[in-house]
Amino acid sequence: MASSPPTFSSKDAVVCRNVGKTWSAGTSRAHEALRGIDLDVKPNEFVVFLGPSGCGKSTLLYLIAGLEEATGGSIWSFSDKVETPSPERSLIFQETSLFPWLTVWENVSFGLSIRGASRAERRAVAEEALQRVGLKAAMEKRPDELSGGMRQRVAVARALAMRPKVLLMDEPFAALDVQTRARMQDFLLDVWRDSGASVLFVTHHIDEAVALADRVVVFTARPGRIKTIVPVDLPRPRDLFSREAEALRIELTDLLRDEVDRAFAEQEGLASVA
Ligand SMILES: Nc1ncnc2c1ncn2[C@@H]1O[C@H](COP(=O)(O)OP(=O)(O)OP(=O)(O)O)[C@@H](O)[C@H]1O
Repeated sequence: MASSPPTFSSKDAVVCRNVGKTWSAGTSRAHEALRGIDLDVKPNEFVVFLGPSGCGKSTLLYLIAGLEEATGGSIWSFSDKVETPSPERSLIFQETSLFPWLTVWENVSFGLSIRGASRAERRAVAEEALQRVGLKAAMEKRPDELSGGMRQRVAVARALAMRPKVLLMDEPFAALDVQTRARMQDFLLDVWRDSGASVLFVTHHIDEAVALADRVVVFTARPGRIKTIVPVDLPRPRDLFSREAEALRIELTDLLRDEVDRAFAEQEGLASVA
């Protein structure tokens, strides 16, 4: 679908207008996860979602991916209304699910086989994607021969093989140790620059937001609303020990503190009712 409302540029990678999501599961009470989300993401922008646990960050990614349907408002991507998943919007999770019986390159090119590409085409695309994540030498290996960090790089290569315009990343490095996570952040910044894609990245870690973001979207406690959007004016490559980086960490910590307290209070209330 190519129609676009006049309120935003058709070049915007993602546009959310008054987006809400209320979960209703069976007979249990309706559960409002997100309310009134307005967000515009530019092509090749790196946007980080930061907020307390349960504020709807993952939910918003799934809505933008087209895996779940918003119950209010609408979402657009490059002037297409988001209604279903699209290879233009790839989602990467915390725990990579690679097929253990396929080689690395077969995993990377799996989405292309669904599109009907030949084996030779798939192999060529996988080789290029693996080259970009520095894992060409591991093409013929099986996933269980790789470390956790390498498996996440394969997941990124698999996403890149579909040539997405938007990469949606849900705490992709949360399961990795601190040193590997720092390496993966540098790696992701290189891939992001080369690919031209926009990245929407969910994290709990303020340090990760400071390292990666062009803008940080700070969410309120549930129902998640956008509390504020903080532009990050630090030059790249970033000196994460600079006074400016430290000032940003303090600003983000202050913004989050009340929301984390509210989220805790709510979770304690729910626990005492249960
Ligand atoms: N499939 C679902 N069905 C019902 N409720 C859901 C579903 N997925 C999420 N929720 C609820 O929606 C709210 C937001 O969840 P979500 O996972 O999006 O938050 P989050 O900010 O990503 O949390 P975290 O940081 O802990 O991962 C939570 O209260 C959660 O229980």
